[in-house]
Amino acid sequence: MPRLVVVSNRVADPRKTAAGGLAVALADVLNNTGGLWFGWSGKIVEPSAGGRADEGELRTQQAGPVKLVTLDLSREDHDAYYVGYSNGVLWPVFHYRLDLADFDAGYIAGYRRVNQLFARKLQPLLRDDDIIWVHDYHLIPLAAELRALGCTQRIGFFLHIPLPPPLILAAIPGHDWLIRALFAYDLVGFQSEADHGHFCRYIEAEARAQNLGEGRWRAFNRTIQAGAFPIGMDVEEFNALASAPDGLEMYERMRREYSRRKLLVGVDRLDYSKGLPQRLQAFRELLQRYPETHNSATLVQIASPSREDVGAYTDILHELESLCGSINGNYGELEWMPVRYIHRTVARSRLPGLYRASRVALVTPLRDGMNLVAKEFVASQDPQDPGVLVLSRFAGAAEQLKEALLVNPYDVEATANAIHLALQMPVEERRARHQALMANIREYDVHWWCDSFLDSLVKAQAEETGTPWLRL
Ligand SMILES: O=P(O)(O)OC[C@H]1O[C@H](O[C@H]2O[C@H](CO)[C@@H](O)[C@H](O)[C@H]2O)[C@H](O)[C@@H](O)[C@@H]1O
Ligand SMILES: O=c1ccn([C@@H]2O[C@H](COP(=O)(O)OP(=O)(O)O)[C@@H](O)[C@H]2O)c(=O)[nH]1
Repeated sequence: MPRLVVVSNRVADPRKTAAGGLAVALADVLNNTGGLWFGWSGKIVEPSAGGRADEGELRTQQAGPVKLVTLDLSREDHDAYYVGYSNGVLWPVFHYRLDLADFDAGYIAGYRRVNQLFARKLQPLLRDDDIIWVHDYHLIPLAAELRALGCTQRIGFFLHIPLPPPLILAAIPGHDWLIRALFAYDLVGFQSEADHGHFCRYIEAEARAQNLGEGRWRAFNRTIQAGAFPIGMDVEEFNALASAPDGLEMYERMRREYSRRKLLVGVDRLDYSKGLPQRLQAFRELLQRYPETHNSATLVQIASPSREDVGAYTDILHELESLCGSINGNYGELEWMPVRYIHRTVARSRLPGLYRASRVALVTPLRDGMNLVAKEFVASQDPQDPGVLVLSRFAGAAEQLKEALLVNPYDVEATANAIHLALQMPVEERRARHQALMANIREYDVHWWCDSFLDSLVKAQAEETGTPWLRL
């Protein structure tokens, strides 16, 4: 059996819980398959007086069936690769936010340097028959760097975030270099058919790629396979969390506390892509339009701290604090606060109880690769008395979860009306929608995601095996 080698910027101990869908999903996958997980340790090393930082030293740890191998980054590399290029250029542009992109020409060198460092450190650890699965926008050129070092293993890439239409992508200086780097992989996977469609249009128009049919493309002297592989959740693992003491305790506590009120819930990293200000505006509109919601609806919004060293994230924090304050100030009463805003990461073990006690989940990103919270909320519900998912049509999850109440998060009034509909929805309709959603979540779970991606990767035959990769 070939060994699975997963490479991602963020690495988490699969025996512990983490915030962020990528770490959660990969931990689920690797707990099942075993293998090696390689990435950044999350630590930054400062240079010693006058010298260079001691980056790149590998740390190895066995975590159940998974060998974790991580390396530290120097401050300079971290700032250019993670804060600068990954989260200051690629993240905003891929989420359609050209206005927030910081096209500082210096970032790309750090991005390349760290990808080269990853390749140099990983290559000696590899076996000839390994299957290598690289994740996300931080590591787009990794396969090209590995190929340049002579690696001939099968390498797949999965993009966890959206891929925008060609003309938005083309705004990135060096976009052609970036997309060319994807041709060093054997398989390139996206979250949705929409993202996959954007990729096909881009490579046809900008790279003159030849469409060989059945998802195969030829350009830059290479043949690759591309397709949509929507990520799923581990339903069984989540159910086990729900019935563990932490999960049950949370459920009972929330039910007791909100026995007289309907609970609405939002769980997100504090990220401008998640549409949090628009969501709070919609909630304020609900209170304004439907006075019967006063004293009877409470929104618990968890916003877990994220990427606080990127400027745009500080702005959103202030905007959100001020919105919550003004809603509570204007509508709150001595015995009722409309919004409970929690700027902290809540342990994953407590989320199923919180979801189950809630009548409505607000998952209203302006853009999102997938959004696993939407799936987790549905999976946590009591099938006899389930809550309602209000879901942005711009989340990858909306391609699959069609029985949710789909909204345009930019349309604050329509979103407020949808929330009202959700609060009023009769139990028969809630059950029917939940049943259909649950069938989809079960069928396309994290095991389906992993198996279908890896099956396609194994089948993706690089036609011209042995052709040298032309350096970037
Ligand atoms: O690692 P961070 O910078 O702290 O950020 C956390 C993760 O955020 C993004 O998650 C995405 O992946 C999810 C699972 O596929 C998906 O549901 C969600 O829509 C995406 O936003 C990011 O892509 C990861 O690399 C980060 O680790
Ligand atoms: O306080 C929090 C916030 C989020 N999460 C988890 O982090 C993941 C978020 O993934 P999602 O795909 O929704 O968005 P991302 O943060 O990856 O963009 C989900 O599994 C959540 O359960 C968590 O455990 N605690």
